[in-house]
Amino acid sequence: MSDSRKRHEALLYHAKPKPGKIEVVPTKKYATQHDLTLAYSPGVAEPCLEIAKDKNNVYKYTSKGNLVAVISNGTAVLGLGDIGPDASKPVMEGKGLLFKIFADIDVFDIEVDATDVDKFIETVKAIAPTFGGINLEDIKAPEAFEIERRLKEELNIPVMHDDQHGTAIISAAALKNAIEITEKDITKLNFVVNGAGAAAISCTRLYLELGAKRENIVMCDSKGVIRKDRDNLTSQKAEFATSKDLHTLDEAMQNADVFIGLSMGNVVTPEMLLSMAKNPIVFAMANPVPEIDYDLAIATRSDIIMATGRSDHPNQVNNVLGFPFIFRGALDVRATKINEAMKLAAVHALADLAKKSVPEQVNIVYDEVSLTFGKEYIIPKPFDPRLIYEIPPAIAKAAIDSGVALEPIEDWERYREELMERSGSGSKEIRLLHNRAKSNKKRIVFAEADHLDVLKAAQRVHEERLGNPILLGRKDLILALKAEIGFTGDVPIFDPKTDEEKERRERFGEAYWKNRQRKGRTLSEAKKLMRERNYFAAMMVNENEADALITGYSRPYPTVVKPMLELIEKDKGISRIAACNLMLTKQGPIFLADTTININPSAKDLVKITQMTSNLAKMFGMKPNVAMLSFSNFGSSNTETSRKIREAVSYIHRHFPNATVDGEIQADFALNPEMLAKEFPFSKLNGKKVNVLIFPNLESANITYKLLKQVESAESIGPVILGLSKPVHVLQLGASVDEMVNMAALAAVDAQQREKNK
Ligand SMILES: NC(=O)C1=CN([C@@H]2O[C@H](COP(=O)(O)OP(=O)(O)OC[C@H]3O[C@@H](n4cnc5c(N)ncnc54)[C@H](OP(=O)(O)O)[C@@H]3O)[C@@H](O)[C@H]2O)C=CC1
Ligand SMILES: CC(=O)C(=O)O
Ligand SMILES: [Mg+2]
Repeated sequence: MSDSRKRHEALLYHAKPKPGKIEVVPTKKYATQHDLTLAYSPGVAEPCLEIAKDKNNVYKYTSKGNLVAVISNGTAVLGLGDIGPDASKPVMEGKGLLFKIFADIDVFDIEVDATDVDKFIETVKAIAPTFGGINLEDIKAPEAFEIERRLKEELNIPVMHDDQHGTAIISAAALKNAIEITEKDITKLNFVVNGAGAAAISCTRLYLELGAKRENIVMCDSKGVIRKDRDNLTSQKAEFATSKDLHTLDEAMQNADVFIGLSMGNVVTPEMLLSMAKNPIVFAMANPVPEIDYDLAIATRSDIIMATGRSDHPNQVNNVLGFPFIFRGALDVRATKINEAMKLAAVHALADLAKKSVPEQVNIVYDEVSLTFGKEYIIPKPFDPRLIYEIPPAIAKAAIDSGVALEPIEDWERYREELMERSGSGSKEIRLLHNRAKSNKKRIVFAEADHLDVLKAAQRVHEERLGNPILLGRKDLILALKAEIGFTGDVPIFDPKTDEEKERRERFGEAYWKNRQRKGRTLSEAKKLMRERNYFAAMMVNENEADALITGYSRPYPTVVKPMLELIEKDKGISRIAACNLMLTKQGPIFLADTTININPSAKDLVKITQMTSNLAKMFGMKPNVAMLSFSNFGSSNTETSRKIREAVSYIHRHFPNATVDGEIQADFALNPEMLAKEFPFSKLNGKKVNVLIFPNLESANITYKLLKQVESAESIGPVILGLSKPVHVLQLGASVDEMVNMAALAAVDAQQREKNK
């Protein structure tokens, strides 16, 4: 895209449809007169009086605890310089947006017309009661240092100058990892820091804490190298003044191992890069234009580890990875400060996260096949959903341990759950499922492990400890793919076609033949069939060499279900299997059946489907409330389908009077308790939240589940096969990595449940 086009697009984005990027949204009901008597006068007086009695109550009755002020005077806006408070507002609104989307923190952006240090401090102090935390932004050095120091001293809420400490934390985490990749020793590295402002000084101080040596650092400002013999140095610049006989950036760069740019755009040349030591680390962090263009740097040196502050290149070293999560952790324990211990905890948590395998959704957002720790991935990506539950706990813990937390966390598991919920990071049901899978790890065969996405799913199952994967497929291919995606776990790999597996094929073949010899299979045919991965995998489960099976990614559903039915017995009392999808909707989880197997189930089939689906809901820890759906309500029409549903309902009412099942009923009545109570107060579903929907036929069930997936973007687990005697689960063709991981967790829990019921 041309520069003028980019400019136009950026302006349009900010102007339309509404000017700006954030707004205030009420969080309480305001629909009726009664609501307003609570929200405003007279009801509002009650919390006022409670707070007047005890100031701490402000956290209980107002949004203070989750509200951060992003405050600037516009004196160092990005690398644009002193452009004033009005012109800084888009950046401050942007920070507000990032606080909200990444950490669910609300922000008022405040642009202050005050360059005088005292006036600025007084302003911030005067408005501080509104906020749970203060994020100072884009205030130039040296004023920024005093402003932050005094506000920290004088306020009892966390105050952080983002450009100093946010940047320091992120760049220190990236630096730690880059150094690890180059296998160098931080104590011996020569640093050039270009810029001696708020960001540069604080970053360099933190690198010292990581082990960098002051004598190995050369810092430059707009006048060149900061030498001890220079006049009028600020105390911060004097901290890093060198006695080396160096004058220019050009000279300083010779043989440097690390370049840290926190100055302005395009001040580093390719020649300077070429003069650096082997495997140089270059963080050109000026925004929006880095000290040297990313592509130019990469083209100049192939041995470079290169990072910028921008999102359009690998290795974005930008404080966006820090401030949302640092404040989240600090607010959640009501920390009075953001101290060194909290900062270091954040550095290590961020650096460690970059080494863990990356969730598929991050690969998708960044259009990558597989992000793995290395030169082009030294630091997590801002859209990594794990940041919200990995970083704030580390910060909260450090705050507690260092004695600055007024409300320490006691239940860490619950805290992580809350963090996940804030970000909408997976639903509660999925997390519950994953936790249960972890509690008793099962052996899960992935029958198509030589497909990249299947292998990625197996990797997550292994690394998130959801189960012990067994990989089936071409060994050489699996090993190559494993190396590509950084799947280093030592997991068993079987290729059913090779001589290595002859013994198993023979054994499985015989066992299979014993069951099928009177159904037209010969022994040699049976043994030959075991070369086929789905037969081999199913027999592993039958012969107790695995606990559960996941397959179906690469082949159409019916062609995989068929052999499964041939190989795996049905559950006792089941004549037909069925399938169910768990949809994670905005209204909560809902089980839908039968979504993929029985085209036109009879009344008897519907009874069985209802029972099997109810059992699945119980496996998820839910009490099933079942609506048997139709276009008709309790006898309002008399077609063949509505009669069939009535017959099924009546059978269930007679034989299972305690089950919460009713129908036939239309979907809107089933899902709207008020409508149901008004029209059909006699229904067993009255006062219940319906969470199981049984459909009259495959068409209606299948259409509904696919519509919900597409239109509502509802996450789905399934189709889950119901009625087999083993935890064997067939995926939809081309299922996503997340869907496979969830299915594997479900298969594991299914296996646990069967073990318990034995
Ligand atoms: N990637 C990230 O997350 C972040 C990036 N930054 C970037 O860092 C830069 C500085 O920000 P900040 O510290 O807040 O601002 P400050 O105004 O506090 O500091 C700017 C510093 O840059 C120096 N400088 C200006 N021009 C040059 C030059 N040609 N060569 C060497 N040094 C120069 C100034 O020198 P002097 O002291 O002589 O005036 C000053 O020391 C900006 O580009 C900003 O976008 C900042 C925070 C976060
Ligand atoms: C990223 C940031 O805060 C800056 O460039 O100022
Ligand atoms: Mg900034």
